[in-house]
Amino acid sequence: MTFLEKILAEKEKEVARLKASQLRLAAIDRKAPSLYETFMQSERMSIISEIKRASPSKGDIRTEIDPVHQAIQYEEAGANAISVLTDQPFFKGTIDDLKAVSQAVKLPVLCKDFIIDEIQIDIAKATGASVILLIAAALNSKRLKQLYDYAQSKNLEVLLEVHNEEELQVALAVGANIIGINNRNLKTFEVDLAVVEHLAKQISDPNILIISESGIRTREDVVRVQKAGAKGILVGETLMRSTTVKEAIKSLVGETLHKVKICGIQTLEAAQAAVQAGADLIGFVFADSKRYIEPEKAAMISASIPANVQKVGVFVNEEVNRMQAIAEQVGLDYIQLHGDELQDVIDQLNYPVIKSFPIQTQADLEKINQYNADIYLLDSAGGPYRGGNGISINWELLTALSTKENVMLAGGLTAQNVADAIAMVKPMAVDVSSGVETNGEKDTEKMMQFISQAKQAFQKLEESECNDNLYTTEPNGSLR
Ligand SMILES: O=C(O)c1ccccc1N[C@@H]1O[C@H](COP(=O)(O)O)[C@@H](O)[C@H]1O
Repeated sequence: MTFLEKILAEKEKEVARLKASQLRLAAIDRKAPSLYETFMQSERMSIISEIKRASPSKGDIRTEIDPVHQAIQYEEAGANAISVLTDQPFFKGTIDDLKAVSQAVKLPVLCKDFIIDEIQIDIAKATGASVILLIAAALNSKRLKQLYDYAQSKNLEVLLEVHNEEELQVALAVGANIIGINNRNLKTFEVDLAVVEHLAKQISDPNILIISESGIRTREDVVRVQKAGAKGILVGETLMRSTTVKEAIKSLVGETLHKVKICGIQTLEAAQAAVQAGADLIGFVFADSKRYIEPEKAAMISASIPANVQKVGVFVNEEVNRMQAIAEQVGLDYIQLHGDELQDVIDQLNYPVIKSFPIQTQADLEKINQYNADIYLLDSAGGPYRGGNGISINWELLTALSTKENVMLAGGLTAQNVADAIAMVKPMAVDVSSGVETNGEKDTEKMMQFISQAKQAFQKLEESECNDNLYTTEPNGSLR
């Protein structure tokens, strides 16, 4: 008997029990966005993040997990749908997991089970699922079509899963608009991403949404299945084992948490060159500096910058009303306070705040604890201006920081030293002004080199963090 046959034999018994129990279903009134529409419209890879306590191939993964907590983490991290395994005997899931999750999140929720009967579809619907899984390998084509139509009549979307050419032909004949290509063979549990590469080529209709399922662990895997034609991925084990779900999801979908800011922009050409080079944030200095820019000019430049590049206004001990007025005029996303401002200034501002801290000693680092800002910017002390002096901090001091989550590192960074700085300090972002200039003007080549070096170093950091979190040791010393 194959694993699939064993599972299906159990499902027959389960369905018989359900029918005998004459259970009465009180449906949950839950409205979720369409999985098909959201995935098709998204410009980046979409992700269905799965709640999977255990599996027949891997045994226990995280049986003690609180599914609601996990689902909320997925949602907050940017997942596009949540899958909940409801099979009990082989995956240690329950229908109550699905019910609890669908009440806790706004995303589409997939009932992941081995569905062989309408009664399971009724239960999925009643417990809040908006999508069900139908597995071509588990049903003959006639039954597959009946269950597909039944699910649609209940306003459920269907993820129709295939693993080989024959199953794909059946899925196409059924008229499935969401096809899941499972890289795992359900009879042998062998996993191979070549499966999606092979089958996706045979789906010529651009209106069919292809989801790649199983065996996706790294960003490289995601790039590979995306090239094959997948617009979505379904990931369970990798996320269940991760201790930093947010980083894991962002890294898989290619949305880096790490950012590069180019500060002291004074011309339209420099702004456009920074954007072209891949800057995530650009800064305008409205303080005493050789890089001062008139708000009117900054507003003109800002209007030409794409919305995904955030605009920062740098101020030193400025009046709150003036900062707010300039922020509005220029269309700023952040106000950077680079002087002696106290928390009350941050509290009065209606904009997210980057608060800078000049760091010379360990004691300077502790001042951060007196503030509540959106981002903590660590810069060097000394020099003619309050910032932008091209002087580096002693990075060794910063390794003692308790959190790196919203820390931006600045001070004397250049294309030559930024990779070392990132590896040592592990900040969330880096900020540069002098290091990308020649004769006091922004230098396109230097900006390109700086951003490229910083992004490569951040990528390395993300990969090593992902691996650290995946392969943490169990209490008995073995690797998970
Ligand atoms: O860049 C400026 O001229 C400036 C002036 C006053 C306050 C802050 C300023 N810039 C900030 O300084 C650091 C980095 O500078 P550098 O790379 O060492 O030149 C950065 O946080 C800028 O935002």
